[in-house]
Amino acid sequence: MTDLPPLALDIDGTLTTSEGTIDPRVFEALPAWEAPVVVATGKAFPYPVALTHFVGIEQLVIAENGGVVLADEQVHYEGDRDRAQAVIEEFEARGGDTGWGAADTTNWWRETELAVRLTADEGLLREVAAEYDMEVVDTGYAYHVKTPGVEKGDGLKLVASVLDRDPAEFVAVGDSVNDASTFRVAGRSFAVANADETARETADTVLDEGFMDGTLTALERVRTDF
Ligand SMILES: O=C(O)COP(=O)(O)O
Ligand SMILES: [Mg+2]
Repeated sequence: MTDLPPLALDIDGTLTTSEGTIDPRVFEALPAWEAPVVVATGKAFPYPVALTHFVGIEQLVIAENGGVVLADEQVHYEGDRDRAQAVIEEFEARGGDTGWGAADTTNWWRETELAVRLTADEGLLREVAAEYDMEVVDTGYAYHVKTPGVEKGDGLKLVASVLDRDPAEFVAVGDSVNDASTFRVAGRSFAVANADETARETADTVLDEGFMDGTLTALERVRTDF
């Protein structure tokens, strides 16, 4: 029997319930995995960091879609937050509304990109972002205004190199377009049943089970093969 492979797991849609809460089985399954577990998310840095703390696993984090990466006590940044901010200001100047409340905890700690609520005017947001050569990614949970080329997959390459691993050793599980780059970098990839079209097309395997049921199925399959 060989060692289990390291994992790269998305949060929203992958470790959550359909209501968007963390599935309680995360608290058993992740610490029980006898290999590194990287949490790779579009959310701001504190969210995955807090998750690793409360779940009780090592701080191996890809946040902001690859904009912020933490491994072995080193933090790396990619992406132009000021440019994302300029997009948001212009979007608002043209009547757009980011849709968050006054205490915007979605963006409060963001360092490399900004997020806009799905209720916002997508056409206007895309129009303004294009004028600033910025990208808008719809994860199904938010629109992310980000620097083109900054992706979770490159974050995974970075984490792999810090851990002295080959990125192809990783098994990735995710649900959305922002996981496609992770799927391409990892050696094996699973899209949960609730995944969007891009994730489904890019993953090696599309699971019949959604959300954490899907993730647990993927982990069982990987464990059985090792
Ligand atoms: O931040 C989002 O929009 C989605 O987050 P996720 O990458 O953990 O699914
Ligand atoms: Mg997701």
